[in-house]
Parts: sequence; structure tokens; C-alpha cells
Amino acid sequence: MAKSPEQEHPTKAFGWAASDPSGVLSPFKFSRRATGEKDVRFKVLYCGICHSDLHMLKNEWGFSTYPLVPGHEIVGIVTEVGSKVEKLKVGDKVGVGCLVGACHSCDNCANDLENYCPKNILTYGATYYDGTTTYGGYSDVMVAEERYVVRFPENLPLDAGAPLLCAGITVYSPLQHFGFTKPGMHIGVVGLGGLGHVAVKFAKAFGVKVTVISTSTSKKKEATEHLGADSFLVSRDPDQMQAALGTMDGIIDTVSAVHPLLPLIDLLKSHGKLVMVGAPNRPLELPIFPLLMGRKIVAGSNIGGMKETQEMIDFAGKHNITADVEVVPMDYVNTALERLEKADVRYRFVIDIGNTLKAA
Ligand SMILES: NC(=O)c1ccc[n+]([C@@H]2O[C@H](COP(=O)([O-])OP(=O)(O)OC[C@H]3O[C@@H](n4cnc5c(N)ncnc54)[C@H](O)[C@@H]3O)[C@@H](O)[C@H]2O)c1
Ligand SMILES: [Zn+2]
Repeated sequence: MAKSPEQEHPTKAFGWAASDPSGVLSPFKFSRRATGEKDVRFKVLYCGICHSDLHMLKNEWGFSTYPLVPGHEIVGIVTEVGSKVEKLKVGDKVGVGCLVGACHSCDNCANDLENYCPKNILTYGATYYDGTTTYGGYSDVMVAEERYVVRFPENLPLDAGAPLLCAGITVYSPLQHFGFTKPGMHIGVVGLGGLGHVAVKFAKAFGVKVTVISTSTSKKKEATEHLGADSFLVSRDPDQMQAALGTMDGIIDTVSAVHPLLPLIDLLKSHGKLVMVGAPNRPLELPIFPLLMGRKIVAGSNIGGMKETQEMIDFAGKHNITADVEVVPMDYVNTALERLEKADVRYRFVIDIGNTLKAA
């Protein structure tokens, strides 16, 4: 008979898990593996709440397994390293994002793109090499192979830096890959949530012009005065949208729900690129004619490889880029998820695991 989550491994661990697609979390005892020779063990101090956690908790993508301990914006302090660990030592500040494994023999892995390895292993709700289930960062301790652990820049605060592990790399990678970093470019960011607000900060650090595209004016002041966006476009205002037609080189779309793409495609110049990073649970309608008429591209992008994740966080350290966070106690997590569903967060919830996760 399969072992229970509590018996699979030698080390006791404690976190919060959902037991079914209601997605409601409650305290949960499980176990972590012993620190292998290439592994890094760390005490979790903070973990961000990504909208993907919400999709997964509610099984909106159809591949969730329960019990599910979410969390893939995990930061903490190293407490033990295996004998073959080379770049990290006890006491270091580290982070783990969405990935904890991959095949390491395919073309994607050879090109530092573990994020596109067909056999990559997600930080939670996946099956690890040894057949056990992976559990995420809404928990007291984490063990991961060194390849999947990033060194956290000394100058960045751990709480506001945690969201970089997913939100940060998810927007940094397409900005780089699709060439949205060249000065003089005009980039749109759709959806000013966890991913979107960090996209504005990275794009500004690259020196491009940034327009936030939002359904309402409610975030205009913050976007332009606080986050540094150059302009703000209300997608429900036909006059504003008309005036902005054909003005953008690229758009990063972070929207978590089904929404129309035509108005966004129309904002692109010829050869412009609309890059989807938001992951709605149902297909979107893709109008073809407006693509043909300007040789435009619609693309997708999924987090980033480990080499690029380290590059991203080092870049963030250099430019002092962090997320704007609401730090909340562990027992607030269900309320935080309800608020996230209503986009009622400025702009990322981060759970204070170190101070508020109390073993039952
Ligand atoms: N591609 C990847 O690698 C990757 C990584 C992380 C997250 N994601 C996905 O990105 C999406 C966003 O994640 P997040 O954590 O930033 O979420 P979030 O909830 O913080 O932000 C989503 C934003 O979309 C806006 N929005 C929601 N419905 C909308 C609609 N119908 N029209 C316009 N705007 C709408 C919300 O107001 C909010 O500002 C999620 O689907 C998440 O799963 C993808
Ligand atoms: Zn995420």
C-alpha cells in the first residue's frame, strides 16, 4: 500500500493543504526527504501567493491532485547542504520557484530551458523522481536539488522579493526573449496584478516605454505615479483605445480569465507581438484577419529556466526591483485567496511563514 504523506520521508514537515477542489486550506502534516548529496534544505520564511495557486487549488486546469500544498514563490535560509552542493552553504538566503526537476537530457534542458522540458517536475502537485508527491512552500521546510535553488541577492528583502521567483521570471523571460528590452520600444502590460505590476517594473528598468492596459481607471494613479508606467489605457474606453491603435511593439498579457484578444492585437504595430503569460482555464478566441493584416504574432511563455531565473533575480537586486506586497499570517491564507480571486490585492500576498506557521 502507498505510504501516507506523513510516512513517505524521514523528516517531519508541516504546512497547509487543500484536500479537494473547494481549495480551502487547512493545517497538514507531511514529510520531506533527507538532504541528498546534491540537495539544499532550507527553513521557509516567506511564500508568495500566485494566481496559479488559486487555479491549482480549484483544479481549474484539470491536473490537480490532493492533498495539495501550494506555493512556488519560496524563500528562506539554508540549514543543510549535501556533500556535492557547490554554490550554496548553511546560512545563505535562497529561493525556489515553480520547478524542482527535469530530465536533464533533452534539448530544452541542454539549453538551460528546464521550463520547457516535457518531463519537468513542478514544485507542488507533481510526482518527483522517486515517485513521491511534491509539496510547495506553504510549509515550514523545503528540500530541493541545488540546480533548482537560486541565490537571493543580499540587498533584496525576502518578503517583497519572494514573488520574483514566479511572477518576476514569468515576465522577465518574455521581455528578454521577444526583444522587448530595446530602448525606444513601446510595451503594453495587460492585467495589473502580481505578474503585471512586476512586468511594469522590469520593463521600466530596461528603459522602454510602458503602457498599462486595464479594464478600469481605478489603478491609474498607482500605475503611473508609483509603478512608473508612462501611460494608462482603459480598455473599456473606445476613444482611448482608438487613439492607441497600432502604437505598441509588444504586449505582455497577464490576465487570468477569458478575455477578448482583438482589442489587444489592434493596439500592436505591424510585426508587433502579443505574448500570453496569463493562463485562463478555457481557450480564448483568436481572430486571424487582424494578424494577417500586420504580420503580427501571438505567442506564449512559461516561467523561465534556472539560469535565467538566477539572472533575473540578480538583475532585480541590481535595480532594486521587488514586488509590492501585503504580508499576511498563515491563518489568513483562505481569506487572501478569496480576495485574490476578486483582484483585491495590491499587488501580491506573501505569507509570513517563518513567524506565523505554527505546528499543530
Ligand atoms: N505563464 C506562466 O509561466 C505563468 C506564471 C505565473 C502565473 N501565470 C498565470 O498568470 C495569470 C496571472 O497571475 P497573477 O498571479 O498575476 O494573477 P493576479 O490575480 O494577481 O492578476 C491577474 C490580473 O488580471 C486581471 N483580470 C482578471 N480578469 C480579467 C478580465 N476578464 N479582463 C481584464 N483583466 C482581468 C485582474 O484584475 C488582475 O489584475 C494567472 O492565470 C496565472 O496562473 C502564468
Ligand atoms: Zn506562479
